[in-house]
Amino acid sequence: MKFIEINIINLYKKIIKKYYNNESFVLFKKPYENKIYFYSCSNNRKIKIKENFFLIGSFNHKNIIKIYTNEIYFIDIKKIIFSKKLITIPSSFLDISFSHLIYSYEYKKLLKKAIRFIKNNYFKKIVLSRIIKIPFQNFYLKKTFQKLIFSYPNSFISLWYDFSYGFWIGASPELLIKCNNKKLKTVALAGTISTLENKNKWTKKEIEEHKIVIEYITTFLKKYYSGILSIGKTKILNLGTIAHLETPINFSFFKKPNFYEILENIYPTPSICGYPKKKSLDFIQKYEGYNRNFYTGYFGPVDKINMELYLNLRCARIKMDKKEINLYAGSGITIHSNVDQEYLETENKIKNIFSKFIFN
Ligand SMILES: C=C(O[C@H]1C=CC=C(C(=O)O)[C@@H]1O)C(=O)O
Repeated sequence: MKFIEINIINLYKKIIKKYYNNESFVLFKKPYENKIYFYSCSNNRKIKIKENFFLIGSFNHKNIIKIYTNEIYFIDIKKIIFSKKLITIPSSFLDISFSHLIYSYEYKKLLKKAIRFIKNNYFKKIVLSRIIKIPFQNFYLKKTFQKLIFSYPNSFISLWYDFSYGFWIGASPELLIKCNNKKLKTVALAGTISTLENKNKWTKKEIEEHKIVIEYITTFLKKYYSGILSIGKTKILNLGTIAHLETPINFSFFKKPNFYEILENIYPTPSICGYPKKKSLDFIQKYEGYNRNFYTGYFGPVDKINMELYLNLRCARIKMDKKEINLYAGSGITIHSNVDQEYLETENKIKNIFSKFIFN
């Protein structure tokens, strides 16, 4: 596979060409790296290198997109001169006004119902979510992408387009799996606080919901695979106005596993679905009341020996034709949850990403 460095002007030319040809593409930057990669499909080319692609899966597993690429282009972000204006522009969110975060009576009712189910021992944890639709006049995808890169160096920044599903943009803090040969890396990421209100005040609730994810992942690995498990120290991941608990988990397999089989079985984890899996998934499908689509799905680059997938969180779907942005956020509900606080958590997560979106 060829890696080709290009400059930003040529990259934008390529993107525009792809878009007008209705061809899929993705731009992404991995956490803590300085490169933006560009994968794109070509409708014309008959020979596709089947081993290199960007995989995108929806939450319900029904929609799978593979962006096969014959060349991988990249740009070095150290060579991009970000405009000062972009960095210092105050949050567009302030202009858009809080009125868009419509009070959702229905969502609070759903949270209450989930807590009732937990109290009746139906499940231990469930991650519920909601969608917010915001109309726009002028939305700047390019500047927003750059702003996300600049604002969240510890996240997986992505912008992808597919003719059937439109544009999706986001800054996800959560690695699902990174597999290479006999090694697997993952994280348990769950438990959120607002850094504006509670400076490092982690309660029983966040610690509990985080523990459920660690237990789920480690039990899964030990049950199905032989190898050496190592659980790292729990850290705090800061993302602007919110912070999460994050625990790295590594596994060395004695025998090279099938990565697709791992994906199939580990997903969806209790950081986006719940525990036990089947019961929480059924509840989501029955009561959440909207289609999550690619939100809480997974995505990332795959080749012959590597699979590096992230969960699609802190993301938005941009409907260019309708001039509407769909934003998504959820939170983990446990026995210790408080309805108003869970509601506020989804609001904070939405504000956190939306505040980086650039309009007029
Ligand atoms: C489901 C989301 O977050 C998950 C990932 C990290 C922390 C979470 C939490 O604290 O609830 C969620 O499990 C979301 O951001 O929409």
